[in-house]
Amino acid sequence: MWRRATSLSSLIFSSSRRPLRDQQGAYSLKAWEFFCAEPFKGEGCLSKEKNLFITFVLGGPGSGKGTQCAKIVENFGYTHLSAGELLRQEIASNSEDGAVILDMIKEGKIVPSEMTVKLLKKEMESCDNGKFLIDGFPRNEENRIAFEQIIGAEPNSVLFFDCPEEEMIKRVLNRNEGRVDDNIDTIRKRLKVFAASHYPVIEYYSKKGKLYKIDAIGTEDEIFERVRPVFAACKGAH
Ligand SMILES: Nc1ncnc2c1ncn2[C@@H]1O[C@H](COP(=O)(O)OP(=O)(O)OP(=O)(O)O)[C@@H](O)[C@H]1O
Ligand SMILES: Nc1ccn([C@@H]2O[C@H](COP(=O)(O)O)[C@@H](O)[C@H]2O)c(=O)n1
Ligand SMILES: [Mg+2]
Repeated sequence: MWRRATSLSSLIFSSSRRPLRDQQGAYSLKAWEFFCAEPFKGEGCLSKEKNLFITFVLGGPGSGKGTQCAKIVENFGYTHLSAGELLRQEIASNSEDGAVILDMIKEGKIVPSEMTVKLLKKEMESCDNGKFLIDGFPRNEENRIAFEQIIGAEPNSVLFFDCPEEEMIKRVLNRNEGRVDDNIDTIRKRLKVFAASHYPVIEYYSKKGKLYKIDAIGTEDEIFERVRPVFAACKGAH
């Protein structure tokens, strides 16, 4: 089941911003319960130590994940963790893992999950905020399962920025941030990897009713107005 972000805009809030039970249809109540569900708390896991509220932010290369995450942080007080950015920082640290990661990023390949989740875990543990936007992760089923096992938590919601390939290519080629993977050869490889690996992840969260598919075509502000209702629904609950 794909959730459409815009359908949440019909939620009616009381002064405490809780949806009014008697004015809501079953759908809205379900949305509220889902957003505000207690985080998963397994033995010895990060979520046992602090209340976590996690949103995974997915989409192809250049679909606008980082751009929209910055707006969500500004408006809703999340901590943004970009898996790609953490991997690039690891490269810059000249660690042993960094050398392996660089080779994989140049080829547009997915780094072994253990390395990526280790970096995410370190950031999550050192952060006072429990509200995380995890951008560019999970890229495949291996990433997803490793996160569940190592962090001991599931996302509360998942955003998927749906963008046509030609638009993603155009955006990445115009990005101009000096990334080693922002060239046409690597972009084509990244798009192939994305096409081959993202679907099972999307499908998994869709079946769990956690997926919000966002049309990623339009201006940055137009897209954010599609994202806003997803987060506005639970503002004040944390
Ligand atoms: N709606 C938009 N319209 C046009 N350009 C955009 C839009 N959103 C973002 N951009 C630009 O497109 C480029 C890619 O955006 P962004 O870095 O947010 O994508 P991303 O999904 O994080 O990509 P990656 O997976 O490669 O990190 C950036 O230069 C950004 O400024
Ligand atoms: N879960 C992930 C995320 C990223 N990578 C590698 O980093 C590259 C850049 O990622 P962006 O999200 O910043 O586009 C990506 O192409 C992968 O090589 C990864 O392995 N696993
Ligand atoms: Mg990005």
